[in-house]
Amino acid sequence: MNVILHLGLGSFHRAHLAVYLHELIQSGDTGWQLAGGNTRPDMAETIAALAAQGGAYTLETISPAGEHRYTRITSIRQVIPYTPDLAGLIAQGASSDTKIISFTVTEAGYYLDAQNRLDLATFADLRADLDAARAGQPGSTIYGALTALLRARMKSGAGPVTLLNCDNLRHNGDRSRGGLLQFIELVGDAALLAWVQTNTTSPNAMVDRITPRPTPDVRERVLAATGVDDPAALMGESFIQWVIEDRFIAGRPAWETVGVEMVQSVDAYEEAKIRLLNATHSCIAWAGTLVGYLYIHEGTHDPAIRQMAFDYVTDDTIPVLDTPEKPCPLNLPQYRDVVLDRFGNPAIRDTNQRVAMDGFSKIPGFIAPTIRERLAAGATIDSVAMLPALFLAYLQVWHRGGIPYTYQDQAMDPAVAHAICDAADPVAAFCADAPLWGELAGDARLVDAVRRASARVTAFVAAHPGAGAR
Ligand SMILES: NC(=O)c1ccc[n+]([C@@H]2O[C@H](COP(=O)([O-])OP(=O)(O)OC[C@H]3O[C@@H](n4cnc5c(N)ncnc54)[C@H](O)[C@@H]3O)[C@@H](O)[C@H]2O)c1
Ligand SMILES: OC[C@@H](O)C(O)[C@H](O)CO
Repeated sequence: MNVILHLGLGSFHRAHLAVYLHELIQSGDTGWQLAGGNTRPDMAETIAALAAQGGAYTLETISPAGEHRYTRITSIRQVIPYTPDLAGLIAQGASSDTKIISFTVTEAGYYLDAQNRLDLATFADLRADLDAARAGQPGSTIYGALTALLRARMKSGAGPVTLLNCDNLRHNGDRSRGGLLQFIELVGDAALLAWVQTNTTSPNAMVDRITPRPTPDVRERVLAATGVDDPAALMGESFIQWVIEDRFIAGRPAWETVGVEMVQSVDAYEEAKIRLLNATHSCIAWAGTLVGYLYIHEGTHDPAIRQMAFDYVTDDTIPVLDTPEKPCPLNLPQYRDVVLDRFGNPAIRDTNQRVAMDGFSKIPGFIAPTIRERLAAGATIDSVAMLPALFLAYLQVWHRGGIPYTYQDQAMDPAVAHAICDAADPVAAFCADAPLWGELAGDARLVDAVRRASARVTAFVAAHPGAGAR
């Protein structure tokens, strides 16, 4: 039996990779199965519920037309409980059955700066993992965990393995591989470094399916529809897409038979996804929160917010992704319209809280590249500048304690964020922040555009009925 070991048993993995593998198994191709667990002690209740159900759970999907479907997903055959020494994950990673180690640890879980270097100065958990790895111990970050797993695998002689990143990260395979190799180099384990370089591959992949955080009513609907009371039930949109570069060093499931697109280069797909979907999603979440909406579909149906999202994509993003020198193979206007339709599906009830999170990773990852490329082309950035201006306004509300939910941001240093908001000129302080902007930090063209956009954001908030109360 071939095993895919997945690190990060969050909602998305269970609505995406696990579903494609489930479909393959259902089609009669039973050569692969999943094992998985978390590298941190979170989601304890869900993990325990999954373990109690032998890894099975019910997925509810909802189409734009409102059609509900319920599927018992059974491709996860082993749920590995969290222990600080990661013993279960390491044992599975060192097994010759394991041919792929996949992971979803969020955009903020890679700790890379604008130059793709590990940002040790900012992230204490990365420094702690480095110390642990030097002492031969595993850690909780993806790098600390993979180093421990791959060290054990090298020793066990279990052979090559593919490292498959399933997070929304540009060049996700290449960049997480770069981070891992730097990490092992800093640990000073030359033998492991050489082994990983020769015995692993890291395909880039674009992943897509909106998967909200499961709420209690999902479990209730699943019970009503199937008769099964499933504490690990979850919900996602009916849309699903996965595009992967076909570079698997130790074999792979025949995923192409269940709709996965295996390609040479994922570049065009990931740029479209990150800029037209993820950045636009954040825009709608930040803007919606500012005027009192809780859900993504509410902001998507608000004409002013929809227009901001539409203009960002149309004016500033499509022109840098589809140029005469490098025509985009995808129909980007159509992609934009499909994305806005998906966001507008009221049955999904995806929260602004989930999508607004991690702005300090999403500005550099999803938004700054468009600003950089527009400026390099001598073009205006007024439409894209609305996104950082919305995030700054959002941050100012957070600073005053006015966000109606907990704002989660792994890459944010709260002291830095409060200082930006307290500055005499918050726009200048925000645009000078190097982790957000890299070499663009302090650029006068950025500051001017965000200042103009901030005035438009103020007018947008003021124009919304009831906004003054927030
Ligand atoms: N939910 C979606 O709609 C969706 C769609 C496409 C891609 N994704 C990708 O999947 C990621 C996870 O989304 P989710 O909905 O499963 O979230 P989730 O909160 O359900 O799960 C997050 C997972 O990441 C792990 N994790 C978080 N921070 C970590 C860190 N610093 N180091 C190690 N592990 C860490 C957690 O243990 C957990 O397993 C997203 O950030 C995104 O990159 C999500
Ligand atoms: O933009 C937020 C993401 O989690 C999004 O839901 C996902 O990337 C859709 O595939």
